[in-house]
Amino acid sequence: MAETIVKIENLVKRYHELVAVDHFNLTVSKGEILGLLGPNGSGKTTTMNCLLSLLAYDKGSIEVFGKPMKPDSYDLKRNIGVVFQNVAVFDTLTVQENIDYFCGLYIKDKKLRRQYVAEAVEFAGLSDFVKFYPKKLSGGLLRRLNIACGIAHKPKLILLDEPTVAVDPQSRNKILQGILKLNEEGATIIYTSHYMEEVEQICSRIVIMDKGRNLANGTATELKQLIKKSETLTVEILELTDTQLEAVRRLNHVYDVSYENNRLTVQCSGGSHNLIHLLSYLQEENIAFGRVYSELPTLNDVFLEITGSELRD
Ligand SMILES: Nc1ncnc2c1ncn2[C@@H]1O[C@H](COP(=O)(O)OP(=O)(O)OP(=O)(O)O)[C@@H](O)[C@H]1O
Repeated sequence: MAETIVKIENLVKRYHELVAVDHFNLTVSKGEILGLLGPNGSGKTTTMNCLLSLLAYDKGSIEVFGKPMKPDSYDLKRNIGVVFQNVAVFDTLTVQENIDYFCGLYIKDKKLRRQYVAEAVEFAGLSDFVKFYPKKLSGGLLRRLNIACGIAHKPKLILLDEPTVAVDPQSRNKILQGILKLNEEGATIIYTSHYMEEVEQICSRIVIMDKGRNLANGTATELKQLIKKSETLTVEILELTDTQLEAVRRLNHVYDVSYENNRLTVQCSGGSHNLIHLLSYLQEENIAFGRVYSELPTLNDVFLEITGSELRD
């Protein structure tokens, strides 16, 4: 079994009356890209800050690399890279100087540091901007600088807290590809986000978080299998009688139907070839139809079914 890199047990963090993290459990194994997916305010940042021992918590235990994590656990912290939600770089230092500064907190050997800084510049696609001051960088480049500062010292565990919020698509892709590359090179990654598409794209396992709790955990496919909905079929039809709609409702694996604005929507649970069965019925009944499409459930559907509310903002 893979080595356990992070173990959070029964974590509780209160801000006065508000329980921001509520008996939260999380285990992350070596080599994983763990996605912590939850809407704004679900407790992701608070959990990360507790994990780093930057915040005192009310209850629970946290181990990193098999050892208890404490505020002065510098031996553990030097193997952790952190990219916070808010960009934290020095305005008076250039891109190169910023990366060198953060790398220098951990890497004292000058030659090695020069190499690591050069690799981080290359990694973040900042080669054309090394002499720029942060104020001259676009939002996307600034985020990439923030990431380069967090990872230059080649940490074994990297925490990224919503690193793509408000970045352009090009920088977003660059960031996501970069995270995959860091993982390929051996880093274990915890990635918090409220963008389900991103989490699905890069994470090997996903934890769904809401109101400070760990609600579900698995690969995207496993999470989607937890819910009733397996497929939504949509067919454009000019005319459909109530009797025909009832017949569609009675097809195998169908659990909900609606017909509005010339659009038949059919929710299916399990089964295979649901679309073929539906189209065969329409053909038998000589019902003319237009555009047809089938959609698989999204992580938003999973979130909706588990919590009763939407994941999207
Ligand atoms: N310093 C604080 N004092 C009081 N309440 C706080 C504090 N920090 C966070 N909270 C509250 O704790 C809850 C969890 O916040 P947290 O920032 O951890 O969530 P999040 O999932 O990271 O959301 P976001 O993506 O918006 O940062 C929210 O209700 C938030 O308002």
